[in-house]
Amino acid sequence: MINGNIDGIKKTILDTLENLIDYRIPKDKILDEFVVYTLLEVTDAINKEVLIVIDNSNTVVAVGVGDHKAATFPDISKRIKKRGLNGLMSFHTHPNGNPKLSSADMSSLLDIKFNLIGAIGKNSIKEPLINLGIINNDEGNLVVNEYGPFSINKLNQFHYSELVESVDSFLRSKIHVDTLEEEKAILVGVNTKSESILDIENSMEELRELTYTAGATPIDKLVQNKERIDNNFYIGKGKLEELRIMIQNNSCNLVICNDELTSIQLKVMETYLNVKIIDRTSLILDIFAKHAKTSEGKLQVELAQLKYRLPRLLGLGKVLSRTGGGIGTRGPGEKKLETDRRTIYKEIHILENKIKSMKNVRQQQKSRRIKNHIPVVSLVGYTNAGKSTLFNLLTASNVLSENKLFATLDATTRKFKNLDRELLLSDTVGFIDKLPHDLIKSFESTLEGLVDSDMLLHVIDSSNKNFLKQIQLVEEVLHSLKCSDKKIIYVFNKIDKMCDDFDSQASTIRGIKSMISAKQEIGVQELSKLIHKEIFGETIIREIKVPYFDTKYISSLHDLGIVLEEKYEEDGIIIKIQYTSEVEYLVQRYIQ
Ligand SMILES: Nc1nc2c(ncn2[C@@H]2O[C@H](COP(=O)(O)OP(=O)(O)OP(=O)(O)O)[C@@H](O)[C@H]2O)c(=O)[nH]1
Ligand SMILES: [Mg+2]
Repeated sequence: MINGNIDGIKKTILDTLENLIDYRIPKDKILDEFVVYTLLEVTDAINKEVLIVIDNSNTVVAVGVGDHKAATFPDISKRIKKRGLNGLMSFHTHPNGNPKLSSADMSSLLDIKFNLIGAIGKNSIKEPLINLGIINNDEGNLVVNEYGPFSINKLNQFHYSELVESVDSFLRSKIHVDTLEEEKAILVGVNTKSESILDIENSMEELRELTYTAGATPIDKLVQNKERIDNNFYIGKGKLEELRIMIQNNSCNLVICNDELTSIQLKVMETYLNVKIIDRTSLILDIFAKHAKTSEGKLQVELAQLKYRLPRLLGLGKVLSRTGGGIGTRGPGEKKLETDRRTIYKEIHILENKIKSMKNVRQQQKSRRIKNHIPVVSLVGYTNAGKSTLFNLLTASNVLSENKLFATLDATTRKFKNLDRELLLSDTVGFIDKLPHDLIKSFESTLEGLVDSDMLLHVIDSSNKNFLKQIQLVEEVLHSLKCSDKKIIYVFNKIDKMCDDFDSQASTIRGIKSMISAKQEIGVQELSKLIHKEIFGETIIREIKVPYFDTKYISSLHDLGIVLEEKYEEDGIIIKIQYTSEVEYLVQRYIQ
């Protein structure tokens, strides 16, 4: 795939570029003639910058048209490391022929942390000339040193590895990395005493967790008590001034608001504070963008992001586009987020169609499953409750489980044996307070699996003192997904570190309960039995006597897998069977 805007470029040219992907440059060279001349030839033809990215095995891993912005490089952004250089080299052409690095080149080198960056131009007799940029540690400050211009031969004799290694080890020392890329945030909330489930203190605490999960550092917080959220100033004009001073005193570059903001609120705050403003929704979307793994999950997040952006294009202002990175700018797969209204409408339409066709595929899988009669059990619960940990334990698989919010975004379903009976277990996205409505809608197609579940395991984090409120919220979401009448087991997880007051709080929950620690593997056997009992009914053990002539019946008991013992007597076989009420009608025949 060629990155960037390729509209209007002839197919033959695109093919030439495409050809470069996976091309391996000889080990002892930085660049070879084939690559350089191909890039120059294409540049001449289209009069635009053309660029390639080369990995540490000297293979061309990406090709693009246009500038270097990380966001246009789906495959590259994944490789950007939190520390150190990313092990990649990038070269691009300058259509004007001058190989001198531009300030944009230098800033993308610093942003993306390539091992080195090179600009390819030409001299007066059309021979290639190449300049290199390498990050240098100048007494703690990162600067770009420029080398060249080189001919291809001279370039390949240039010893750069020591320069690169020295800056790489410097970058790995944490303090400097932090000052380079840290997003320092002030968290802002309004205490409206409204019907929100979590009180303001817990809600702000959750916002702090979300901020960490998104990769920024919460520095301080500011809460305004107010009857209603201010339509223009969110926290009110006076408080905004207080916030401005707080930002200055702490050298922060980000404000994260605890509610979803309107376009006007975003714009007013940004204009007034001149830092990036992120609201709770876009923070969650950002985390979702980072965590979506399956193609359907990615499409759903992208759709939700576009729907979020559409009414806010005015508000998502200068600072966001100026910063060109960090929270609020990431798309799933690091696709550049659109800013043009018409394109967004088009994209939304395309995405909705794609998701619909995936839904059809799932529908077919579902009907196959129904034919096979395998019961489906789904894990639901607040984010971080331990659903994936339990999923892994029950199915002995390895789904990402992390002490981060929204580690799981895509519903994962696995077949597993629960006490000798096959079941399908689904792990799902965690819920959270003020989960944006559009987001639930976007995830409906993944979550609609819940409606088809035979039973839900509502996993609860017993170590969280707010677990009752979390239960309440999960039940509200289940209700909105039309799942509240499902059979539910309340699985109180993390009993190895249950919060104070757990017993009295948990006793207020009515229903089938199970106490476990998925991490310490406590109570899991009992849970398996409970699942079995709730799905298949109580297990009954009986002895029946079947006459010898009814061999067909005997073999059908074996087929059901319920025979424990057989004793042969004169007038028949005494068979000890273990069965659940769902097959009662089949074993009725010889029960006295
Ligand atoms: N102490 C303790 N920690 C647990 C237990 N079960 C899970 N955890 C931890 O809780 C954190 C969250 O676990 P996950 O399984 O990722 O939670 P989840 O519900 O899947 O979270 P999302 O996918 O984000 O919704 C991880 O750090 C787990 O190790 C437990 O029984 N006891
Ligand atoms: Mg999970």
